[in-house]
Amino acid sequence: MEAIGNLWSQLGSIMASIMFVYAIYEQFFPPSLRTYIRKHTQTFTNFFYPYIQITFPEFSGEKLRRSDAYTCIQTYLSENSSKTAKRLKAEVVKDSQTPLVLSMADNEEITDEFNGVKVWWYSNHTTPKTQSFSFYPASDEKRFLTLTFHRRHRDLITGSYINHVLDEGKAISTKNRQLKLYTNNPSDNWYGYKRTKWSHIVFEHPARFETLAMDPKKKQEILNDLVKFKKGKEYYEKIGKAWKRGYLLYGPPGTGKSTMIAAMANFMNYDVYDLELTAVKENTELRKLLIETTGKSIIVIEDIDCSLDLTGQRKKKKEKEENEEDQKDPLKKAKSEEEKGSKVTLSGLLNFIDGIWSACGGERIIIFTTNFIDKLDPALIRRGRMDKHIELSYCGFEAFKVLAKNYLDVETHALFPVIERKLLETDMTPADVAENLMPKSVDEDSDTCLRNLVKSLDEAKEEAEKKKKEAEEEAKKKAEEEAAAKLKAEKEKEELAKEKEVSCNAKSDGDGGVKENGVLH
Ligand SMILES: Nc1ncnc2c1ncn2[C@@H]1O[C@H](COP(=O)(O)OP(=O)(O)OP(=O)(O)O)[C@@H](O)[C@H]1O
Ligand SMILES: [Mg+2]
Repeated sequence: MEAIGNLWSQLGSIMASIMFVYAIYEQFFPPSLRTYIRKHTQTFTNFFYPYIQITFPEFSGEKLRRSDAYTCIQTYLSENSSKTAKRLKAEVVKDSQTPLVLSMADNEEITDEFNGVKVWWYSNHTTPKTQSFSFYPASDEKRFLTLTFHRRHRDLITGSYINHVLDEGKAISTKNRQLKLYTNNPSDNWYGYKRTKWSHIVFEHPARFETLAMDPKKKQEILNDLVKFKKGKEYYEKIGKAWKRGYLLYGPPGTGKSTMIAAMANFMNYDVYDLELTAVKENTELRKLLIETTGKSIIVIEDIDCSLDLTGQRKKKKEKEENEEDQKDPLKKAKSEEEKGSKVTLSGLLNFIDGIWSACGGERIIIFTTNFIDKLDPALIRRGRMDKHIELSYCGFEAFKVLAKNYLDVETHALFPVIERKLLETDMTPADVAENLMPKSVDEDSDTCLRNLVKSLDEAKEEAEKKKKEAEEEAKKKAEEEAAAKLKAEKEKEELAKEKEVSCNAKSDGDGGVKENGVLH
């Protein structure tokens, strides 16, 4: 006990001596001399101190923007520090899936290892000396992170480790961020206070590839394609192509085109830009909109055939003739003027897809959807522009099994073979199958739902047969009418020919008379 008392008193006197010496040093040494001494002390310590320190300030640059490197490192360390650090700081972060993010508190140190080399990260802040006393934290507090490592690992740390930390940090924040769904504002709203070209909401669509009903082989092929694209940065650089990929989704309504886009966004962790072409007035606006999109995103143009007349040159001539006629009718003229609101052209859209500036930023997927692939201009959907054409079609048995698992949690059932046969005979969209499989009341179990589906399939088949019959009858009637009309026309032609012959004969008889007369005369 006495020994500890002695130790404390010794420590006290040492501290007092240090303070005394420091006070004398501050008082009697001029600033220039102090700087000189500090510089040489630094050189001296550097000689014996084998560690290097790198500092990453929170704010940097002329405009004091929050440094991206600081944010990335902080995110990287958050993953590690929340396991090893003892004092943590909790922050609510906007646009993150986990709203509460833990990072290491000020003056906390953690160690990290890279290729067997140990490094230390230290979080710190400096507070500028102010004369006034305040209860509130100083607003111009400067935070920074310091990385310390042995000088013999200098190349490894500066060459690889820091890049590794930045990449990892970026990947973690991408993984944790909340996806956004952007829609373009009409250009009249682009100017003025806080008006922007795109408005966004949080994208929270539950669609996943696992729940998407389609042929498993086709699904796997799409997944492989997406994974290859995601990891393709170097590959695209190597082949000299912009890092983007175009998909054309086509098929009848209710076959899952929009659902697939949502599943793709969730799988890739990309934002979605839903581009409404009818709200874009001209090509330059389209370009501006594209430039504002960010990387890691899917740009979608739904129902491309309806958005604009994109059939291009081939229809232009016919259109011109029609327009000339329309100009004569004042009502039609007004309507066509109104329709002229959007002047985005096919060539503008093609530039949007593969013009040189479409490459800015990279890592973008462009998706067009349509119900009628035949209506589109081949130039628009040729490979290279739309790299992959994906057909979403009527529900097959494999797709049905996915829906049955999703909606009813049923993997096998006595009705499955019946449904398999009926699906082959009838065209039913996955949307209709899904609707039948969804229990409509608490009393409905999987048996009832599957029976409902069988009934609907029968009805759909009957309906299709009825329609087919009607169409056949219609065609038959039309053919008969055509045949009758043809017969009538032929008869009329024959009669006309006969009449002509008769009149010719009569004429020749008449002529003979004249001749006769002539001869007689
Ligand atoms: N392949 C599918 N897998 C799972 N659910 C599907 C599938 N197809 C359709 N559905 C269901 O049907 C609904 C409508 O589908 P979706 O909107 O994706 O169709 P679409 O092909 O985009 O139709 P449209 O051409 O009319 O835009 C979805 O909400 C979804 O629940
Ligand atoms: Mg759709």
